[in-house]
Amino acid sequence: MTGGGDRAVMDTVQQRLAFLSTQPFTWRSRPGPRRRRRPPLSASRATVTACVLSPDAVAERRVRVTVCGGGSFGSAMAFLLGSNGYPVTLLVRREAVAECINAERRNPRYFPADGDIRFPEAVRATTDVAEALRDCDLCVHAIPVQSSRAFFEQQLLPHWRPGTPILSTAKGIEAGTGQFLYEVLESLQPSHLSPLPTAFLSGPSFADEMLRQLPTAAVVAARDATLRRALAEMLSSSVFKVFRSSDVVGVEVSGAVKNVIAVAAGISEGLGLGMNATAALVTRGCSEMRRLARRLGARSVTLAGLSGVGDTFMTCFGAQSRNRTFGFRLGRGEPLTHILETSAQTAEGVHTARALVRRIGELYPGYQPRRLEMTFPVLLSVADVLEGGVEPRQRLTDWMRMPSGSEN
Ligand SMILES: NC(=O)c1ccc[n+]([C@@H]2O[C@H](COP(=O)([O-])OP(=O)(O)OC[C@H]3O[C@@H](n4cnc5c(N)ncnc54)[C@H](O)[C@@H]3O)[C@@H](O)[C@H]2O)c1
Ligand SMILES: O=P(O)(O)OC[C@H](O)CO
Repeated sequence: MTGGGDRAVMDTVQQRLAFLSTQPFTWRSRPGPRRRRRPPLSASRATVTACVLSPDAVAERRVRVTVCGGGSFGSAMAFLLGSNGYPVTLLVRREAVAECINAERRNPRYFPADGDIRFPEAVRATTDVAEALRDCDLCVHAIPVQSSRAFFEQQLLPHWRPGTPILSTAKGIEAGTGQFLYEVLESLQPSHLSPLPTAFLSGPSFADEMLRQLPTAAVVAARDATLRRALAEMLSSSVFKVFRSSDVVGVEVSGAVKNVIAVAAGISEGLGLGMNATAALVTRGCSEMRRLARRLGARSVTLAGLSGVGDTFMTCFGAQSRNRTFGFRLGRGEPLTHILETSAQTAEGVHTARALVRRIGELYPGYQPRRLEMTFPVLLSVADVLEGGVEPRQRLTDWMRMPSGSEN
């Protein structure tokens, strides 16, 4: 900027900034047409309970946390909450893993062998579910979706103290019922006890990067405002930024569906179709995610947020994603059974893709199969490929030939 006019503009800007910096900041909502907010469909059915995590207990680090599931994300959650000063019990399945965590302060399977990452002293491990849940004030659930119902029914609920909040981190749909995890939890509401206070954590958060304390942002969703505020405070740190949301449906549906889109992205890359094709599939996959989630009552803003496009971008383009890697191997021509046999960790998108077929069918009862295929081409194609009925390249060719109308 060298001209006199530009300098005058700069002076005005500087004066304005100087003026603003002397003014106290107050938020005023702009007058405008009143918007009617549509509540998530199932919100009306949900029972909101008082939060038992008191601000004092949170601030004084007196909340005793039990993390259920000693896999990669359970370990990352125990590490995060332990580093934030909360006493954490990590429930694992194998005695040898518990012993190693207690003796060496590392999870032998999920911590890099050559690294110096160690659990803080506040974390201890056990295989005894009764012991793990005895004095628990907050239960963090980090067990894959397909094992969750059995875990809740057979292990957690018999030892659960009424009122103890459950923070779920699992992302997917239960294959047998077509239910998202928030619906599984709703269906388990124990009638003889007080209702389960539930919350859900989602967003672009590779466990490995959290263990290495790389900056991460996520969203915690709960219908109870006090609960989500308490959880956000407990989880927040200088490397973990937590946003809050009341849109449980949006956070849960997007967290599950993004895994299926990541399988599609992996297939595209495995086939060597190039970035144009992959970006197109991911973008259209996001449209389908939005369509489905809105149908279930989610808010669009959630789908554009961390649990929606944020996690979708990371999982579709991050090389370490298990869902993307699964798709990549499929695209390279490896047989499905071989990939399943040799995958050590959970790729939730595989079961979720199949469960989505059923769920989409239920949500659009009047639609003929062809119309459904036109409405959800990416999501249904992944399921078709996983069922083995169609070659991935053929499916893409079919999609390219489909009529394309307005972009929505
Ligand atoms: N890994 C990540 O980066 C990440 C990030 C965010 C969310 N998640 C979600 O967290 C969930 C767990 O994923 P993960 O990455 O930890 O998977 P993982 O495969 O690394 O570990 C799963 C763990 O669950 C345990 N488990 C399975 N069934 C069990 C049962 N019935 N009882 C007790 N323990 C059982 C296994 O022993 C294993 O330790 C998934 O839904 C995933 O989508 C993962
Ligand atoms: O490795 P993935 O594909 O299971 O993705 C992990 C997390 O969901 C990313 O937020």
